[in-house]
Amino acid sequence: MDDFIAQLPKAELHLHIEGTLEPELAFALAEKNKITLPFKSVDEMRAAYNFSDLQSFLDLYYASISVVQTEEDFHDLTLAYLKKAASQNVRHTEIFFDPQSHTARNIPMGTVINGITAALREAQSELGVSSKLILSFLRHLSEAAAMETLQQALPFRDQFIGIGLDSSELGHPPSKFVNVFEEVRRQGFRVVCHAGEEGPPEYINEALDQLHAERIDHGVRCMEDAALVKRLAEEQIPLTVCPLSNVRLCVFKTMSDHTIKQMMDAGLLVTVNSDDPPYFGGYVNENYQAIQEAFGLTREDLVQLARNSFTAAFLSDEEKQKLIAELPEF
Ligand code: HPA
Ligand SMILES: [Zn+2]
Repeated sequence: MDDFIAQLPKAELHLHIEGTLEPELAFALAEKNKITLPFKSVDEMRAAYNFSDLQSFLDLYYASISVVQTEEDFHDLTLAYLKKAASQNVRHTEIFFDPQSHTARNIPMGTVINGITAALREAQSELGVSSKLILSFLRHLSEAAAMETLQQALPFRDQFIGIGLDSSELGHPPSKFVNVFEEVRRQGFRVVCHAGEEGPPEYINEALDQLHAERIDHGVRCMEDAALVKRLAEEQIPLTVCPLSNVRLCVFKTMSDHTIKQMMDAGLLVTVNSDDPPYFGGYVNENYQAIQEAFGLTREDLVQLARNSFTAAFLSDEEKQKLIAELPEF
């Protein structure tokens, strides 16, 4: 089955570029930029990837990204992920970036966006991986800070297609950002939102009703609200689920406790993604493998998940159909 998963064409729709920093690259950049990491070695850094909840991960994620500083660093970080994605037969990827974690360190918006998009263009021409970029606001910061970030990003508006919301979910509901997302939509960007990872089903409803999110990132806690499940199924709202992330951040105790199979059986438009791969122990194929083993998924199930990943992408119907046509038939 691992070979079948490996050769399956797929899209990855929930991936934080800052969360793709492998310890080896972190140490190389730390040395180049003369920054001291709070770890003595790559092994010691990897051993620290032991989390009790979302916040315990975010603390390390924000601290580690301090080594990424120049446009070239952002390019190298992004290209390293895209090479890995290409090796796993990812044909299309939609990548989040967190500009506020960089502008807070006095790194200009242009350095971040130009570095990332240079790598995206390279991957399109040299690796055959297409991609879109999605700016994410940090929800633990204020709505005014999100609005300022949007203004700083507008000169680069041709380089990203959508806007999302990530970081500490509990206590920071989507409703906190109603005004800025109104402006986001007025400016013509696509809207996504992390909701129902640690937060309650109500946050998913808020993301849909108040922010007009077109996709929900994670969304696993929808299963606690039957009316919401019915709505998500009827409206075929895509959910970008990240199984290894959910287990490593203790949303579910073990993979067998994950509700992804129940979500699929409920007719939800579920996709499989890696979120922050080195931190959570696997890229997209390892996520497919983990749920295949836990739930005995069939080849047909796996093809359905890959098909969903193309259906849920921000691509034209024609582009989607072309990718879907590459899937094995049943
Ligand atoms: O899964 C996540 N949830 C919230 N914020 C994040 N920032 C990186 N990954 C995540
Ligand atoms: Zn995420």
